[in-house]
Amino acid sequence: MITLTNLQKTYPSRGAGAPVQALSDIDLTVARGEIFGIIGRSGAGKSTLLRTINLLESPTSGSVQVDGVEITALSARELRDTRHSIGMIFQHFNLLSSRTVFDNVALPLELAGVDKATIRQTVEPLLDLVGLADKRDRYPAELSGGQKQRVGIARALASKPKVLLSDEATSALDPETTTQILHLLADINRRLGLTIVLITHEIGVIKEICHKVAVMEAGRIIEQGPVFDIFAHPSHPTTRSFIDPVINRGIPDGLRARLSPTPQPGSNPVLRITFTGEKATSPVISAISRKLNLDLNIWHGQIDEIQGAPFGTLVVEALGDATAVEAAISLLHVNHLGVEVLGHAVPANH
Ligand SMILES: Nc1ncnc2c1ncn2[C@@H]1O[C@H](COP(=O)(O)OP(=O)(O)OP(=O)(O)O)[C@@H](O)[C@H]1O
Repeated sequence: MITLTNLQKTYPSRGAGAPVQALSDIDLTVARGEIFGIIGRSGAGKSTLLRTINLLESPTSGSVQVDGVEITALSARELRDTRHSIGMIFQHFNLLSSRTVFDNVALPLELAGVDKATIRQTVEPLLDLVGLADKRDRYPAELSGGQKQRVGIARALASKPKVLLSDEATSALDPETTTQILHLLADINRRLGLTIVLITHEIGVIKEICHKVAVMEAGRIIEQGPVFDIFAHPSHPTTRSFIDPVINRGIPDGLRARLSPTPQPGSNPVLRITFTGEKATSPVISAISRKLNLDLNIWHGQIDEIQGAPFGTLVVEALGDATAVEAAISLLHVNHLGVEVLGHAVPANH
């Protein structure tokens, strides 16, 4: 549905400042009906990237295809038409304070010259969809943040877009309202088959509703793929720093102090075992422990759920001779469990 190829964006220098390379070598494909999340810290280039998809920002070079159309090659008029098929929602909602809820949602249709009866037939079901039918004649000042974002979503859907771009749409909302808005977006994605591209700096947003994720840093995509795979096996340190707080792959500080990077007299290896999908619920680990007569002292464990699939992490100290530990590691691999040696546990009184 959306293909960005070799995209570059340089903002020209302001005054004496140097030009800013905001996007470098961006290649990204969003499939139809997918919720694709882009995460990165402030200044990573997320907004610039999102805004190239509807050409609010033109790339310095590279290609932007939406639904098979190269939009960088369109005339101003063709671009206006194409933009109707790309809705957008914003962090600060961007509602008109002098218009009621109904009239805010109706605005894009009025601007497109749609007749009143059709506007009514379009807007009313949308207000139902976002749960605001009873607020149709209220003004934005009378609404909560979550309700304002519902108006923003209904307005973005009014021109029946194929793609919805979400620019930090939940960043101004409290956690509970954030969850409600994310569930609404997921519901709209399912019901209407709408492709959604969202940017966020909150990993919880990615975990909650996205199918795919791209992680950005300094204008580049440093890692991308299905959310489950990236959460299960993050390969870049920045990705890990986003994921660790929500997946808690870590170990308690007191135990971390006992970890040495190299074996010490009397130390035991500490393994982080990750198991995904159906393996998360099968008793592979106890079977290996029995088979090899290897005691596993559990330091930390957690089972989480990402995109409806179980994902578990277990940190264990392996109390056995080196051969048994080696054999356990290969058996874990054979059983398609992730395993890494975090270090060597020095005895507590060492
Ligand atoms: N209009 C502009 N002119 C010059 N530089 C810009 C412009 N807009 C953005 N930048 C710069 O480009 C880089 C990427 O900015 P961008 O807003 O895309 O990042 P972001 O990841 O969305 O950040 P945030 O989360 O803070 O919005 C930053 O260094 C920013 O200062």
